[in-house]
Amino acid sequence: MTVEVLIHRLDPGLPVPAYAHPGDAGADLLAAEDVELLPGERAMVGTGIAIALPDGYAAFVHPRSGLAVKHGVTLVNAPGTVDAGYRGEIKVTLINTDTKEAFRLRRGDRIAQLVIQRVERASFYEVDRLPGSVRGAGGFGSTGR
Ligand SMILES: O=c1ccn([C@H]2C[C@H](O)[C@@H](COP(=O)(O)OP(=O)(O)OP(=O)(O)O)O2)c(=O)[nH]1
Ligand SMILES: [Mg+2]
Repeated sequence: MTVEVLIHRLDPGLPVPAYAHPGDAGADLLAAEDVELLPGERAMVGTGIAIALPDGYAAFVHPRSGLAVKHGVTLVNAPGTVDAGYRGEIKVTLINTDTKEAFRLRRGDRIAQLVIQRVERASFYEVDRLPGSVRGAGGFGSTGR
């Protein structure tokens, strides 16, 4: 099942995002600029694209596991949420968690991946007391390690 997403290239010198393999959930997002991330540094990196999603969908910017494992480079806000009504440039909030090595990325490098998903919107009904549950208020490690 595919959903049609309108895409506008703010930077026509870069290809549109693509799925690397059939069945991939994420289409790779490219860096529109050269950036050097010093150890511990973060940066908001442009992708050169803007999209229009149908109502009822959102796009989520996820890290690439290869960058995370090999270089300690991930997203500050993983996953980033792109709202259906957002028409600006999709940006990627990279952070270099490595304590020693700088990370250099070049324009055109694949820096993150965009996952398109259906999303529900809720109607919030305020009540004085919530229905009971087995978990109750236990969380944050309440089940042990
Ligand atoms: O990784 C991201 C996260 C967000 N956005 C864009 C699309 C999204 O629709 C908009 C707002 O994102 P969000 O709601 O997460 O940020 P906010 O801090 O709540 O800003 P706002 O007050 O504009 O909603 O920023 C990106 O391009 N990349
Ligand atoms: Mg917001």
